[in-house]
Amino acid sequence: MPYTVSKTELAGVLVLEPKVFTDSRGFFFESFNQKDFAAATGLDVTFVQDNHSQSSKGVLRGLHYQIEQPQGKLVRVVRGAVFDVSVNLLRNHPEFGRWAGVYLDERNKRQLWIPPGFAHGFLVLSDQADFLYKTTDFYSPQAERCLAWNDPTVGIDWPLEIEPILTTKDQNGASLTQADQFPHM
Ligand SMILES: Cc1cn([C@H]2C[C@H](O)[C@@H](COP(=O)(O)OP(=O)(O)O[C@H]3O[C@@H](C)C(=O)[C@@H](O)[C@H]3O)O2)c(=O)[nH]c1=O
Repeated sequence: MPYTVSKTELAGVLVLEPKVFTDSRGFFFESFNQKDFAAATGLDVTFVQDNHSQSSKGVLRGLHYQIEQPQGKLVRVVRGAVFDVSVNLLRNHPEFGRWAGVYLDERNKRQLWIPPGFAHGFLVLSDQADFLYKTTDFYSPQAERCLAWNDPTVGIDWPLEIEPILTTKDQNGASLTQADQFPHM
């Protein structure tokens, strides 16, 4: 199996580690293979968009989700290191409001699957980070919402050294009590 899959603290949020081939030239790995992804996760999803963001140290993006066209995301880091966080927003789910944090970096080549119905964000730990991700639905600015990165009820333990660098949108995220809730998918 080209991917090794492991669970996180949250049901449905999965870490995938690809098989990496190294030789004297460097390395090679399949960063995405639909058949292997389906076999490893048991999920039948179609990705429709690929995104790439670059951020400097201390930048925190998130926690984002879309109310319509909720997106499943397969995320990874190709340069640098981040602390990546998912928050369960599934109505009446025993894990509603709970979070999972995973370190992703260019060396471990971990990928994280975040299902639709979860808020997502990350903190950049390296000088620069290039963050790549696939999404199962299209970006919709009207549908996008932001859950506060520092909501006390969620209580994410970010590995912060200084105050994070945030957009105005991300400084004004909603509290968990105001956040939208998703039917189980
Ligand atoms: C996310 C996104 C943004 N944009 C545009 C809108 C805006 O002008 C510019 C920057 O957008 P943002 O500030 O929302 O980018 P960013 O804060 O990086 O947003 C992303 O954050 C992470 C945590 C996620 O989980 C993603 O789903 C996405 O919400 O890029 C697109 O054209 N397509 C997209 O898919």
